[in-house]
Amino acid sequence: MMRAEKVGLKLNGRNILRDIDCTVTPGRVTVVMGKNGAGKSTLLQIMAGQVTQGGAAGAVSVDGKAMQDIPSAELAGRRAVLAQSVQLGFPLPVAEVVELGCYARYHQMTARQRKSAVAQYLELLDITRLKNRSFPTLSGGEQKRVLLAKCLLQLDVENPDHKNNRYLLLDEPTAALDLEQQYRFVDLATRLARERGLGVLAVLHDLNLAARFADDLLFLRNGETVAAGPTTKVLTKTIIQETFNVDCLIQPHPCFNCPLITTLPYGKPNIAPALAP
Ligand SMILES: Nc1ncnc2c1ncn2[C@@H]1O[C@H](COP(=O)(O)OP(=O)(O)OP(=O)(O)O)[C@@H](O)[C@H]1O
Repeated sequence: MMRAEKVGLKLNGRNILRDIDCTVTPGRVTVVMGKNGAGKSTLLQIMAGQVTQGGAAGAVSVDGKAMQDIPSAELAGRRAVLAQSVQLGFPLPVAEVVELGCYARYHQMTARQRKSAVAQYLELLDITRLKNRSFPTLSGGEQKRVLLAKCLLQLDVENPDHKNNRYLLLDEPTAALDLEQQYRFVDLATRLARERGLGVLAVLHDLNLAARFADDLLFLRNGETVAAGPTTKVLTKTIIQETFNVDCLIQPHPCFNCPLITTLPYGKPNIAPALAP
């Protein structure tokens, strides 16, 4: 289990994040939600071990071990992070971007093994056709898939013989994706959790994607926890109102075994009476 306990961050006297507990469990998908500026990315960065400046509080552990005590090469094999945006300063081909996922194990792998691993993960993400393209020339959605391939290679998810749990941290993974790719991406992350036992933590903005795929939810507002727990318990009208300041209607989804949420911004009363909350 990856666990953040009472984590916080204070910058220039302002609490960006305060007293947050967050758990990522192998085999489960945890989704963090909240308005812009709520502190979601900051939490993800803290859980990734990427916040090292003063002002940080609390503790993060990975399977009972304090994160700061885990050597960086080992940590790279245990958790991978898909950042919200990535700027590559030089035009690396896609295959080389994916190969960066081997970095922590570079000298344990032959060039042939690295090449074969890159081919395997390009195939898993269905992007083999992009392998010789220059990364900066790809669309935002294509770049996201390349970077996910790199993360999955870093975690070596196709290898079933791992003794350690592995965690995938995704910051707004669906932001640049079209509708089909959003569902495919989240579906893949969920399958990786179910079938390979990965612990997945994802920041999402779409309530219905979260309702469908999240096992657990953490709602943040102004750097503080509004609610946390299993999706079936915390995905309520009151908590959505408190987090996003919008009214909503929650109904059984007509196609899937999950709720369907229709958000109703305040001040827009033109709702059919039958649907009025
Ligand atoms: N280095 C920094 N210096 C000052 N303020 C910062 C810094 N990094 C983040 N913040 C502030 O912390 C708050 C939380 O930022 P964060 O990126 O975690 O929000 P978020 O919930 O991920 O938002 P979004 O949905 O817009 O991505 C914001 O108000 C942001 O301006």
